[in-house]
Amino acid sequence: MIEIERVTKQFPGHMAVKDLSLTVPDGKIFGFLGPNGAGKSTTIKMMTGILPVEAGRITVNGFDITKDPMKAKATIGYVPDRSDIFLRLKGIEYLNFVADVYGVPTDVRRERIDYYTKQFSIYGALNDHILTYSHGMRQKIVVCGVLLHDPDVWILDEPLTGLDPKSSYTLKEMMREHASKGKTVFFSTHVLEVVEQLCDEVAIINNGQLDFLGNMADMKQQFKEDDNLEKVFLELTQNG
Ligand SMILES: Nc1ncnc2c1ncn2[C@@H]1O[C@H](COP(=O)(O)OP(=O)(O)OP(=O)(O)O)[C@@H](O)[C@H]1O
Repeated sequence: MIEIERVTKQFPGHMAVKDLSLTVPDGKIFGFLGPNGAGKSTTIKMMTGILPVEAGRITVNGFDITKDPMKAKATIGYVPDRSDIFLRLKGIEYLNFVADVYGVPTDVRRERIDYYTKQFSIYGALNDHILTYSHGMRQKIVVCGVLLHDPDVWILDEPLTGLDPKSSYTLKEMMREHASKGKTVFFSTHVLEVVEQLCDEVAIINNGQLDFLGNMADMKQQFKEDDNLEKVFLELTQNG
């Protein structure tokens, strides 16, 4: 479970997140939807401890990300929106590095690396440098790295962007399976269709503020009734 309580983020001259509160329950796929620049990545960076929480409080599985960052982070698997990391490493070196950081035993890591890289069709590229990978392949190696230590809480920033249809399907199935085990799956997107396909619950953020929180049926109803949300809906469908 993730609890965000009255969180605000002010950049010089710009308020990116304003007094945001929401609870991400276990056992559900939770979509964080909003147009470009809405504040999704900024919120996620605070949830994962990359940006400091200056006002408000965030807890992940009961651990305060500010006061207890190591315990909170140990439960998180985070896929950032950009996957241009460790470009000089080979795919296998990157995965072994991640496994070392999280203390994944050798036999378990070997089995998981084989399994996940085959699922995402990058097994054959593990001995190539990440620099030579396409955007989609970089995204996939990061996802494999996240899955290696079997984290309870998945926080995925635009995880499907750049994935081919088969890998996108595979990741969506994995998200469903993880949620069905009673674990936490939180992901951001600016594509309304993805949320409609996948989510049990959705939060809509716009201009740094929460515009909607609820299930899919409620969301569709509110789009019809609320002028402000209707504008967000139009923006999302145009961008999608
Ligand atoms: N380091 C920063 N300094 C100043 N402003 C920033 C910084 N990072 C983000 N912003 C601004 O904060 C706002 C929210 O950005 P954020 O990246 O959180 O949006 P987003 O919803 O993830 O958008 P996208 O879908 O385009 O990734 C934007 O107006 C952005 O320009």
